[in-house]
Amino acid sequence: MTNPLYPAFFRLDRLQLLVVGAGEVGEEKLSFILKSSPNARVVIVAPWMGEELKGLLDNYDKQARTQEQSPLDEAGFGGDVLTAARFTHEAPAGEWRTAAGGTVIWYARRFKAKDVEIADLVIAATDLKEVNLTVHASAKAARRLTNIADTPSLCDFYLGSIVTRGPLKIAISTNGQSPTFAKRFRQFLEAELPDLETSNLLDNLKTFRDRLTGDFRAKVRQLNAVTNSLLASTEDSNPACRCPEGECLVEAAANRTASSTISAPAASPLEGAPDNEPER
Ligand SMILES: C[C@@]1(CC(=O)O)c2cc3[nH]c(cc4nc(cc5[nH]c(cc(n2)[C@H]1CCC(=O)O)[C@@](C)(CC(=O)O)[C@@H]5CCC(=O)O)C(CC(=O)O)=C4CCC(=O)O)c(CCC(=O)O)c3CC(=O)O
Ligand SMILES: NC(=O)C1=CN([C@@H]2O[C@H](COP(=O)(O)OP(=O)(O)OC[C@H]3O[C@@H](n4cnc5c(N)ncnc54)[C@H](O)[C@@H]3O)[C@@H](O)[C@H]2O)C=CC1
Repeated sequence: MTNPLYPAFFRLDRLQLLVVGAGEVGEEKLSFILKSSPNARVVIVAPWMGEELKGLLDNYDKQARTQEQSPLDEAGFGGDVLTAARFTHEAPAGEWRTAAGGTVIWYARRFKAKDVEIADLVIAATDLKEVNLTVHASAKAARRLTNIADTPSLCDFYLGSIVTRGPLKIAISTNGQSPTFAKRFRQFLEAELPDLETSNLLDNLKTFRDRLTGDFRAKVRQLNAVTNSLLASTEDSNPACRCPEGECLVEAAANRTASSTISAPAASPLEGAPDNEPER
């Protein structure tokens, strides 16, 4: 079977999401969306909302009220928070904020075709096939990107399992074949990638990258050289070697990169490094 899916990483603070349905599946989809993108702007349309989803949104809102609203750091976006879209002539049944600047607004009623107009991305997660099909027809007529949770063949995009480690974001899809495998593989990667060390490694690499001077090719060469050890450690198939001296792979790499970062002179830190072609 071929797998022509093309992954992309959306900025949900800049796009407006419409979720139709707020039961079990709506909760599952929104919990992962907000976990990964707590700055998302979401409108929900559903006659009723499940207690679990309400609880989740209440928790986000409570945090937003108790924590200082922190515009996210430079890589986490912040600053120009866009206003959440809403149906201006209707009173929402609920409205929640997140500490990261996200907004979720719920309208307690059935879906109407015009609802898709406020959205860039539309997710249909009701338990009624005919409603999901109506959402699909309306969204596609308006050329919105559409996910119909119970009908993969109608999806413009699939939601994936997501691993976040600081600036690193890994999205996993099985081309719709086994969401459970995607979930298990996420859990495997989460266990393999220690949060702090992975974040440190990437922060160190950014510092190193910011310090590089010279032309593009020279920068690529130096970055390839300093990250070479990451691959070198995985080349040995003996699992014991993936954790040299009791450290895990990423932890060891983070330490090595930290020392390179500190010792790297501004101009050419790795003279004599292999003159690799840029790896794209
Ligand atoms: C096509 C897709 C469309 C979409 O939803 O975007 C889709 C479709 C369907 N899922 C179904 C079932 C389940 N989905 C999950 C879980 C997840 N499903 C997710 C994504 C996707 N699910 C997209 C493809 C992703 C890919 O390419 O791999 C994840 C990754 C992301 C997310 O939901 O945010 C999230 C894991 C998040 C995590 O934990 O990390 C579980 C497991 C569980 O809940 O524990 C089950 C039950 C067990 C099972 O069936 O495997 C059914 C049958 C419904 C029925 O039988 O009635 C359909 C419809 C069909 O297949 O026809
Ligand atoms: N993609 C996935 O990951 C999965 C998909 N599914 C499929 O998703 C479907 C949804 O199931 P559940 O969430 O468990 O149902 P549910 O009964 O828990 O929730 C249904 C939701 O749809 C809303 N709804 C009903 N009519 C509506 C209308 N006219 N307009 C707007 N909202 C409306 C209800 O208010 C409720 O919020 C099922 O068909 C199931 O096969 C199930 C599991 C996983």
